[in-house]
Amino acid sequence: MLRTLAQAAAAVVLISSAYILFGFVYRYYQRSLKFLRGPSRPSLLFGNDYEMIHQEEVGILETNWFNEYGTAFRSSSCYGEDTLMIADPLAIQYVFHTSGYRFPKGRDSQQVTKMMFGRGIVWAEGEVHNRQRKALNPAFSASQLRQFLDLFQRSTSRLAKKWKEEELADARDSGKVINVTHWLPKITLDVIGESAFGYDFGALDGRANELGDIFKHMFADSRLYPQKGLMLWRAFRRSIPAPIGDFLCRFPTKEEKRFKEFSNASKKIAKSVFDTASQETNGEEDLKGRKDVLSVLLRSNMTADPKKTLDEDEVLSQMATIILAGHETTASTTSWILYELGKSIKDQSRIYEEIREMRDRIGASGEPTASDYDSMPFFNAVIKESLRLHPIVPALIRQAASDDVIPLEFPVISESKEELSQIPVSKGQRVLVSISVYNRLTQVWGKDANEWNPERFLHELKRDTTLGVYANLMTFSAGVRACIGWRFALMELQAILFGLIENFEFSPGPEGLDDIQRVPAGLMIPMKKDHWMDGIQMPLRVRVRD
Ligand code: HEM
Repeated sequence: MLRTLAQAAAAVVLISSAYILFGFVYRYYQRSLKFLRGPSRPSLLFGNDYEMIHQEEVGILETNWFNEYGTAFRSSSCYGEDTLMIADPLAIQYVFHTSGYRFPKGRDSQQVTKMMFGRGIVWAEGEVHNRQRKALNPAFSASQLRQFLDLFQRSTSRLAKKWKEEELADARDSGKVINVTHWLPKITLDVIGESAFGYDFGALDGRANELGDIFKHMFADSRLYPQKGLMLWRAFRRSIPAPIGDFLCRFPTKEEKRFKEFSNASKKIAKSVFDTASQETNGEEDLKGRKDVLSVLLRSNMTADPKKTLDEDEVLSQMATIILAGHETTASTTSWILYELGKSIKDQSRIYEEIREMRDRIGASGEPTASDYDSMPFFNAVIKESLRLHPIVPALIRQAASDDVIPLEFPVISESKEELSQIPVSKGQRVLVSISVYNRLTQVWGKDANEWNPERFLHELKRDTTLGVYANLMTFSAGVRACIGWRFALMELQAILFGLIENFEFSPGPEGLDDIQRVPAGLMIPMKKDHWMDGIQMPLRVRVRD
């Protein structure tokens, strides 16, 4: 028996090695992007992947390459595979808007998202994605979201009260350094729980919850600076036939077990919420006119219409997805807004002036409406500029579903010194879309694209190519699978920012903010240089306004 097992194991190792070697040689000679320029590969096995994934801050290396080779170039990935890197507006528009589902997500992204969320909207492709998105869309309409404004405002007031009573009780005048990333995910988690599912996580009140513990350091523990073996394993898994690669995902690595833990814990909560709601609902009639996330999911689960139905596993997967996508993202973005305002006291005062004017208009006990927020020009310019400079999803990977030709707005020079205004790609070609580089392209945003300058959003910028769902940014992605929650996020950002700046002044602590880094851990997370073990960090001096 043991001998048979050993023989089987040896056969698996032998076949895998032969497969890798064959793939390696085949890919090297069949490289489809040979005609494009790009950085030399420092390692035959890892290509440029290792240096890219292990860089200290998001996007530094890519930015240098984009500066050298233009807005589209070739880089090398593990096992000799070529990746097309793009930040060109027309190319991005083509891949995300024009092509619909012709550039699905990379296999590795899909494998990881399935581990985290199951068969939900982030994982699904094509027809399945279309059906799931149609089911969820009504819960994210502008009119539906306006109903949550009061919740966003109440939650911000609770946070402000906590800071005043707990953190700043003895330091009202001098202020105190607070790690804002400790608090912000608590408020956004409570908000997403209540708004989407009528569920109280009690995070702000410090109630112990399994999810809070899992979230803590989840991305840093599982995605930050993977070991070489893990990188090779992931690249191998994505390059073998899908059924085998997907089967291998049943044996997650140590790092991926964190994702599984999240998936199990969030689906456990989702199941209890969903079961209770199902028992309390008497058929579809009961849900008429209700468009909150839980109601639309219940309705999709009950309907017999095959174009709209979601099975129970799909429903629980959407709930797990929305819990994570709906809170960590907004919390991180808020911390980057406060970081920028902490560095620019002048801009903070300018926002505060706008807030005071609004307060004078609505009265001491009033709360701004959605259009009140939208009517504050500099306030919104600050949000846009933060989203531009700090896209928390810094890159997206896509794969051509068929042979295709990607057009370019800014032609690039090929290896043979020809000017190229389009790039032919073969089926299966990996395409990395650098959001962080596009958002800072000088051709699009002007010479000061790398600088903090909210003013740029106060003037109408003329563009040849429009992109994305908001402010011509790629931060919420674009096209058929752009962020479904972007309006929700925006309104929540507005309410939190208004409430916090009205009550507090933010500035750098004694150690300054120069050590805060934009660490590449799947999501772009703020950490302190040489203190990564402390997890996500954004320490700011917070002082109660007089
Ligand atoms: C500042 C906050 C946010 C940012 C920057 C952001 C960014 C993004 C990006 C870049 C994607 C595309 C991911 C991909 O294609 O792999 C995405 C997708 C998604 N986001 Fe957001 N997001 C934010 C807030 C939210 C919120 C508040 C929710 C829910 C309440 C949400 C729910 C989703 C969902 C469900 C998807 C998948 C959409 C699909 O594939 O059709 N996001 N988001």
